[in-house]
Amino acid sequence: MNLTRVELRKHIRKMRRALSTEQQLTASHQIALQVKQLGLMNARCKIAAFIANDGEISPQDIIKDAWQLDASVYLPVLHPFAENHLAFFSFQENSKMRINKYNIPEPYISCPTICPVNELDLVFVPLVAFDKQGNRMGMGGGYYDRTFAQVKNSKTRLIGLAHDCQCVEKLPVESWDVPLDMLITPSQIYSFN
Ligand SMILES: Nc1nc2c(c(=O)[nH]1)N(C=O)[C@@H](CNc1ccc(C(=O)N[C@@H](CCC(=O)O)C(=O)O)cc1)CN2
Ligand SMILES: Nc1ncnc2c1ncn2[C@@H]1O[C@H](COP(=O)(O)OP(=O)(O)OP(=O)(O)O)[C@@H](O)[C@H]1O
Repeated sequence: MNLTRVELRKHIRKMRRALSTEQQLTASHQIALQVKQLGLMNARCKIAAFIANDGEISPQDIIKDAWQLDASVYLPVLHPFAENHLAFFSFQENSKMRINKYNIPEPYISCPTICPVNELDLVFVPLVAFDKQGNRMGMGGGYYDRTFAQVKNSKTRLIGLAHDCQCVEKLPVESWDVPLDMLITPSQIYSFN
C-alpha cells in the first residue's frame, strides 16, 4: 500500500465522519428509497448488509425494508478461523450482538444462522472510496476482497453503498480488488458491466 492510498483513505474517512446526524439519517433514507425503486429485494432474497461505522452511510432503512418484505438479512462477522475473511450470520430484530475488535456490533456466531457466501443474493458493501468504473477502496483489511474472491462468478451481486462525497475520479486498481456490480449513493445509481 503506498502513501497515496493511505492519504486518500484518511481524507475521505474524515469527510464522511464530518456529516451531521441529520445528514446521515437523510442519506440512509434516500439509499433505501433507491433500493426500493430498483426492486432489488423480495421474500426469497438473502441479503448481506452492515452496521455503519466511522461515518459510513447506514443501511439501517434498507434492513428494515428487507425485514418488512420477509427477506433474510445477514451481517459480516470477522471470521473466527480464516484470517481477514468474513462470515455472514443472520440478523433479526432480536438478535443478540457482540462488539468486535473494531468496535463494530456483530451477531453471535452459531452454526444454524450462518449463510454460505455463495448463497447470498445481494451484498451491500461498505467502502471508503469508489470510482465510476466500479472500483472500491475499503478500510484496508482486505476482508471483502478475500471473502468474495471465490464467488465473483456466482449469482451474488455486490452493491456498494456510499455518500456522494466518497466518489473519486479514478482509484488505483490492485490485482486482488473484487469489482462492484452496482453502487448506490443518495443521489445516484451506477451499474457496472
Ligand atoms: N461497517 C463495517 N463493517 C465491517 C467492515 C467495514 O468496512 N464497515 N469491514 C470491511 O472490511 C470489516 C471490518 N473491517 C475494518 C477494518 C478496519 C477498521 C478500523 O476502524 N480500523 C481502525 C483501527 C482500529 C483498531 O485496530 O483499533 C483504523 O484504521 O483507524 C474497521 C473495520 C467487517 N465489518
Ligand atoms: N484475495 C486476496 N488474497 C490475499 N490477499 C489479499 C486478497 N485481497 C486483499 N488482500 C490483501 O489485503 C490487504 C488490504 O487490501 P485492500 O487495501 O484492497 O483492502 P480494502 O478493500 O480496503 O479492505 P476491506 O475489503 O476490508 O474493506 C492488501 O495488502 C492485500 O494484499
